Amino acid sequence: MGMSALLTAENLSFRYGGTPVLQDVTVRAEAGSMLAVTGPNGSGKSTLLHLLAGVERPSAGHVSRAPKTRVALLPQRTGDIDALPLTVTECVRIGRFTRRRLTRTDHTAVRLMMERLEIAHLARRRLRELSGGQRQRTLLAQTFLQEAEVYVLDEPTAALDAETRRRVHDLLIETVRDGAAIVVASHDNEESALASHSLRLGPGNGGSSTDSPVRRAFSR
Ligand SMILES: Nc1ncnc2c1ncn2[C@@H]1O[C@H](COP(=O)(O)OP(=O)(O)OP(=O)(O)O)[C@@H](O)[C@H]1O
Repeated sequence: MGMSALLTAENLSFRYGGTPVLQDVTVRAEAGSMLAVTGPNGSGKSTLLHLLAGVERPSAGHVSRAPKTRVALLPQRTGDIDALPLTVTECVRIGRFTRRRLTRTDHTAVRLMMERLEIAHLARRRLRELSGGQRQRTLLAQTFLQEAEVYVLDEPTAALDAETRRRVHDLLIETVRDGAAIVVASHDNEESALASHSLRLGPGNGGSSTDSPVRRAFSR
């Protein structure tokens, strides 16, 4: 009895110019599951997540989604958005961007998520006036409001204090329980231990084009 794969990536390879970053990586994101992507700096975690979310195209292999599957991406770096004159609330509301007009329910969801991630008091602040952790909370709120089937999260708690990290971990657990799939890149062992599966990417090629990354997929 197989679980339903919301997102399938088969035999993905990716190179920047001549440098291979990923070779022959296969990933399935199943409903109600969480996949942790681990590996050292430069091993290709962000690259893999970008391929899964469709913001980059693989050099070989392909990514497919089940019908009506929405993918929400929390990128590790989002410098551009800070240049916009957005307040915290406006940024969080973007999570409901697919709505033509926000309903009372949407506004309530925005408010509750802001309370949950403790950014309600920052509602009118501009993004560029936030600390790193406050900014990360804002982007997490925006991401989790998307009601996606698949959440692709790049080091979601790296900038967070211990208490907020716990809150986000609770959110991850709830999201999986609600039937979504999560793919999370992380250096935090506690975080990857929440996952039902993990994929370890090998040491990066670090500018050399000789070795291909070692991959190891296993279930806990
Ligand atoms: N735009 C780019 N052009 C060329 N090379 C790049 C580019 N972006 C990333 N790379 C290289 O691709 C490799 C994989 O980078 P990636 O960001 O996917 O690693 P990562 O595992 O997410 O690292 P970290 O743990 O540091 O976040 C690295 O060697 C990196 O230097």
